[in-house]
Amino acid sequence: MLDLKMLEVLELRGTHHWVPSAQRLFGGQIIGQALVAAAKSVSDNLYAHSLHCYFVRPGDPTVPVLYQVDRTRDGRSFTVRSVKAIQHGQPILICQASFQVLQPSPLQHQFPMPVVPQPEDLLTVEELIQRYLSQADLTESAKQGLNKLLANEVPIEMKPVSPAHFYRFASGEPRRLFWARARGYIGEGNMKLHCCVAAYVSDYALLGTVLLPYSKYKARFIASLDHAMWFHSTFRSDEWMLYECVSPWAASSRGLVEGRLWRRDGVLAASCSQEGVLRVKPVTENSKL
Ligand SMILES: CC(C)(COP(=O)(O)OP(=O)(O)OC[C@H]1O[C@@H](n2cnc3c(N)ncnc32)[C@H](O)[C@@H]1OP(=O)(O)O)[C@@H](O)C(=O)NCCC(=O)NCCSC(=O)CCC(=O)O
Repeated sequence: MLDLKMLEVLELRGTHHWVPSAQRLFGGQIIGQALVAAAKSVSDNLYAHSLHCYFVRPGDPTVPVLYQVDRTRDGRSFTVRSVKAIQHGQPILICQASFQVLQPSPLQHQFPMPVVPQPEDLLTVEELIQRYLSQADLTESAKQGLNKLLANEVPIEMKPVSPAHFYRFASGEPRRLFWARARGYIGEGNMKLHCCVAAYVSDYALLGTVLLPYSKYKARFIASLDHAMWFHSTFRSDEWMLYECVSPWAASSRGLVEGRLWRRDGVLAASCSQEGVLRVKPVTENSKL
């Protein structure tokens, strides 16, 4: 999915392999591909350290996305690229990404990683859904919802730390924790690619954190408006990382979310922030989903 076709020196084309049920392109895919496009135009000794994006139009799953890269600045330490993702002649995402030469420093600190069960002690999303499906008292619409989730072949493996909370069976604090890794093997050595995959993963289930205190409401319209991300250390996106998502604020049909991706040895790998639009309606039926 992140293997873009080079059309010209600064023009690349991306295609889609997984489209969410909302039938608009997954934001994480567009961010990940935009970062791939930017990264291809910088030298090998530069590492992505941040990106800032606006989603300005919904992505159309029926056509590919064209990525146009502008070499905004090449500096001694920092290099900036601007990327426009285009469909039907109009931008769907605008993104700035910045890269840095590795520079050691005595200034080093980070928050401690939350204490949670290890991935080996938790069930995957698929195992959880199978378990819920085997419950006798499920309504027909709950069954349909679960089967739809099961058929949803997301290229990310996930293990929720608190499944009832993850699936919004009850209201709770706006905080979601799950282990995540890319499906398949990527291997060591390509840090640029691991950052692009982490950018993809970072948009998954992030904005839904806003809804966690409101189990009496369901989303009528939900879309991310912007996304910023900072990369802090080396990591493997095909190995389990803990994704901690927190929403400190919601009002005016918008919600703010902050995400932290932790390596399982406790090192903070990446952070992100996103604002999204969320329009809701009351849950009317007795379904748990
Ligand atoms: C956010 C928007 C829609 C901009 O909002 P606007 O309201 O300005 O756009 P619009 O085209 O005028 O309206 C869009 C739809 O919202 C309705 N609408 C607008 N204002 C409204 C209001 N105040 N109350 C009720 N409905 C309203 C319109 O009628 C229209 O519905 P109708 O369509 O029925 O006519 C746009 O910038 C956009 O689509 N950006 C891309 C967002 C995106 O694709 N993000 C990444 C994927 S989201 C993602 O990946 C998150 C993953 C996750 O789900 O967690």
